[in-house]
Amino acid sequence: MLDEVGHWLRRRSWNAADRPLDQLLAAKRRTGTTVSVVLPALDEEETVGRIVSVIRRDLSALVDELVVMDSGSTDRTAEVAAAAGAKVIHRDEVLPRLPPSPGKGEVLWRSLLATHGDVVCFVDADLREFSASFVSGIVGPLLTDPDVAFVKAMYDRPLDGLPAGGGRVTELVARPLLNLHWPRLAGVVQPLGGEYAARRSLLERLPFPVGYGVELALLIDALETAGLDALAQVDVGVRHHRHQDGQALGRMAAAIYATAERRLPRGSGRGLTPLIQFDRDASGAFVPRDHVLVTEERPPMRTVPEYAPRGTYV
Ligand SMILES: O=c1ccn([C@@H]2O[C@H](COP(=O)(O)OP(=O)(O)O[C@H]3O[C@H](CO)[C@@H](O)[C@H](O)[C@H]3O)[C@@H](O)[C@H]2O)c(=O)[nH]1
Ligand SMILES: O=C(O)[C@H](O)COP(=O)(O)O
Repeated sequence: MLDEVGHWLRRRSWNAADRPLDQLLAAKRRTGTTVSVVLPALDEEETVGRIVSVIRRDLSALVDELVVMDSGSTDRTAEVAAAAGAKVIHRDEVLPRLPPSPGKGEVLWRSLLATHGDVVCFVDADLREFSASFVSGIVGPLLTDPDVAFVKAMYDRPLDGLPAGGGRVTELVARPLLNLHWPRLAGVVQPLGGEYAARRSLLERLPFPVGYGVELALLIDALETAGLDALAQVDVGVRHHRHQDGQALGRMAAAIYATAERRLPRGSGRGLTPLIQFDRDASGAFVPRDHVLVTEERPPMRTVPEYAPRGTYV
């Protein structure tokens, strides 16, 4: 692991419990910072209502604006979200001169025009067993620490009975890509997670891929724009969400790979780095574990002197 990553993990990884709500409210009053929460939603009628209700019930003093960005739902997402107390904005209503592209990144991008908070907090609308600490945990450092500009949530992701088996695209595509090409981001536990908060002053300067590449892009571009010390992560426990099938995840993986590829010329990859994965230790904290990646390649056998006596094969 890069020394810089170890240093960052010690300085910029927190737990949601580190900043109680009254401390956040005091910081919000002192600094006058306003907070917008945005839920991108495509056919999430089953889950969006409860998420909105919990935020309204537990965080009414922290959250100034709660918006569900409807990404073209054909179910009752908009009605359910509005009934629970969110402001619902359809993607077609924002910037009507520009027909919207399909995809999650598109509605996140449009949400910057539709909202006004100094801090913008994105939360997926398909979360189950949602708790308010998903929002307060990641908004917290932005209220209390002026040097922090971008905060990701980190959590366990249960899958098929495995307590932390989820995040398949994260583990198979995003983490290896980041370790190889942006090793300064190797300490981020959940690089693709949909729960993150950032200062508007940063987000408004970054490009947004319209699809599922948006999280990887924002992370890489935030690093390049604001520097590693402006990034942070907060442990909010366990995340339950709707799991997509293998083919859908294949399309997501392709979008993420394409997003990385566009940025590769700017990547600071060193070609051979350890892969850092995360486990929880006995105290419950996330700990990084280095795994050596053997990426060496053997030359074509016909170039090996010991092989030469074989002569030529046709
Ligand atoms: O065209 C779309 C697709 C999705 N969504 C919403 O975006 C959120 C996340 O989408 P989902 O399909 O549940 O993504 P995951 O399979 O959970 O993918 C993970 O990885 C993605 C790629 O980084 C991230 O965008 C997700 O937040 C993250 O949870 C949900 O509220 C969706 O309703 C839209 O608004 N529009
Ligand atoms: O973030 C990811 O890696 C993908 O959304 C897949 O998540 P899952 O394995 O938890 O379904």
